Amino acid sequence: MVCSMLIEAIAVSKRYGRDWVLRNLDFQLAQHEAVALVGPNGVGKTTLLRVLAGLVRPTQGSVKLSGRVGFLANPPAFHRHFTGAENLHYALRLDGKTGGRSEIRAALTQFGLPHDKPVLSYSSGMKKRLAMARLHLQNPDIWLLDEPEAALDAQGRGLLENLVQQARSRGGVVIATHDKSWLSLVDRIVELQGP
Ligand SMILES: Nc1ncnc2c1ncn2[C@@H]1O[C@H](COP(=O)(O)OP(=O)(O)OP(=O)(O)O)[C@@H](O)[C@H]1O
Repeated sequence: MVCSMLIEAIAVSKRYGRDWVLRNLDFQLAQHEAVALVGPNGVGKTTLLRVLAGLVRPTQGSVKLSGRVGFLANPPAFHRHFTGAENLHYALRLDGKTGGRSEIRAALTQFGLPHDKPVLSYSSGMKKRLAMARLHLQNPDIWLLDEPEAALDAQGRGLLENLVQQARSRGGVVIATHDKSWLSLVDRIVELQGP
C-alpha cells in the first residue's frame, strides 16, 4: 500500500525518567498541509517535534516519515566561529548538496544577513534568520519549526511566513507555537493536553 502521509506517528509515548511527557499519541501530516502544535509550557510540543525529527527515540510507538526532515530548533545551533556563509555551506555539504556560492550569497541577502561576520557576533534574531536561510536552502520535504517566530522582528516575521509557504508547496510543515496569529494561517491545529 502506498502511504501518502509525510508523517505517520502511531501510539507514540515518551517518558523522561519516571515522568511521561507524551502518552499514546497519534499524529499525521499530509502533503501540502500546515499544522500548528499548541499547548501550555512544558506540555511536550518540543519533545513531539524532536521525536518526529528522529532526534529523540519514543519510549513506545512508531514514527514513519516519507521524505527528508528539516528541523528549526529554538534556539537554533551553529558553529559560532564560522560565518553565516560557512555555516550554510557546511549544512548543505552535510545534506549531500553542493550549494553554490551564489546561491548562499543570495540566501544571506534575502534573509537580511551579513556575508562575512562570524555567528558569534549575531543577535538572536539574526541567528533565527540564518536558521531560516538554512532551511530555505535545504528545502526538505517535512519542515518542523519550534517556536519559529521567537526573536524575529516584523520583517523577519514576513520572511518566516514566506518560508512557511515554501514548506507547504514543497511538502508539509508543523509549527509548535504560542503565537495565536498562526492559527488562522494553518490548515489544522493540534492541541497537546499532557499525558
Ligand atoms: N531531556 C530532557 N530530560 C528530562 N526532561 C525533559 C527533557 N526534555 C524535556 N523534558 C521535560 O519534558 C516536558 C515537556 O517539555 P517540552 O520542551 O517538550 O515542552 P514544550 O511544550 O515544548 O514547552 P514550551 O512551550 O515551554 O517550549 C517538560 O516537563 C520538560 O521538563
